Amino acid sequence: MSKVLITGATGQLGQAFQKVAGRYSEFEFLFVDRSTFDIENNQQISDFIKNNPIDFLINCAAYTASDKAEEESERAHRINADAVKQLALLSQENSFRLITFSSDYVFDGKQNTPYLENTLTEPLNVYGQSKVAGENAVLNHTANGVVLRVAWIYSSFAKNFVKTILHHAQNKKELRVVYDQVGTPTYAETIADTVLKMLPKLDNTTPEIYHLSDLGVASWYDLAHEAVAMMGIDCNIIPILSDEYPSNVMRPAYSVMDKTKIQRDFNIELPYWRDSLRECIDEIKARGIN
Ligand SMILES: NC(=O)C1=CN([C@@H]2O[C@H](COP(=O)(O)OP(=O)(O)OC[C@H]3O[C@@H](n4cnc5c(N)ncnc54)[C@H](OP(=O)(O)O)[C@@H]3O)[C@@H](O)[C@H]2O)C=CC1
Ligand SMILES: Cc1cn([C@H]2C[C@H](O)[C@@H](COP(=O)(O)OP(=O)(O)O[C@H]3O[C@@H](C)C(=O)[C@@H](O)[C@H]3O)O2)c(=O)[nH]c1=O
Repeated sequence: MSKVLITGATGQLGQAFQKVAGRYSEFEFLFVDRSTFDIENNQQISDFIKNNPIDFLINCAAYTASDKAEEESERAHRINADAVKQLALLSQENSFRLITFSSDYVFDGKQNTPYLENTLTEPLNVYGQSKVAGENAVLNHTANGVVLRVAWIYSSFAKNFVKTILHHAQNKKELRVVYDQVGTPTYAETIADTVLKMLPKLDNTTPEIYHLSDLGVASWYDLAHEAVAMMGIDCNIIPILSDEYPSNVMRPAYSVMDKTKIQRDFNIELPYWRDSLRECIDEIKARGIN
């Protein structure tokens, strides 16, 4: 049975993997968080791997505060680039396959057609720069590592845009949300499920980048509007321009990614973003917004 180690297990995506893991009895899972597997601690992770041989490492640990990254550039690079390089080297020494995540924020957003895996990356912000450096670590230091560029993740777990909006919407009559940034909202479970379906089919002999998100296109305004409506909350969502939303970070105006490569190589069907959102909202309704 293949052994799969999942890092950053208490984060949003890590929790989604924990949720779906039961559906994949062909794998033996090991979930670790910062307390036992701090990806910045080279000695700790090296010892851990020596004591726990694995076939796959799915790295969900990351620095994801895109706004704070502008002031914490070094920390963002340490976690998203240096630590990923260390995982890449470890994967070579110990013969496991590394799967790690990057972001649609590696692009500058100036295109108006979906980005391909080989489109030049031009990040607008520190977080995006740190993710490009992490991608390069996998491309340069592994024989067959996989980078999955994902986007706009939400779920019923941890902190994310959808939950932030629902929290605010409960207490306010109106919310102002940008409509001039468009991308693809993606349910964390889509990513977890797709990755676990991909694992047995991975036969790449060179490092690869794949784009993975739900299908369709939306602005943050559309996502907020739809989430509040599905939740049945009476709150007016007002469309605004990015200039009207106080923020220290530049974000791409258009970051839709082309998913043809992953769908073709793995024969995978991806859900439409509104269908996924409905699933997530049903779960939030059942469990409450926490
Ligand atoms: N969220 C999104 O919208 C998007 C995310 N991505 C990428 O997807 C991946 C998963 O993101 P997501 O789950 O949403 O992120 P979260 O911020 O929810 O989770 C990240 C996890 O990483 C952990 N972590 C941070 N530093 C370390 C460390 N040194 N050692 C071990 N664990 C650490 C955090 O733990 P702690 O809380 O203790 O710091 C946290 O549990 C990331 O690579 C991210 O860049 C890409 C596009 C969109
Ligand atoms: C909460 C809120 C946000 N916004 C805007 C700010 C921003 O432009 C957009 C999204 O807000 P967020 O704080 O979720 O933005 P951000 O943290 O930049 O989201 C990104 O996270 C990283 C980790 C990624 O990799 C990206 O794919 C993306 O999901 O919505 C509003 O206009 N009104 C609001 O009330």
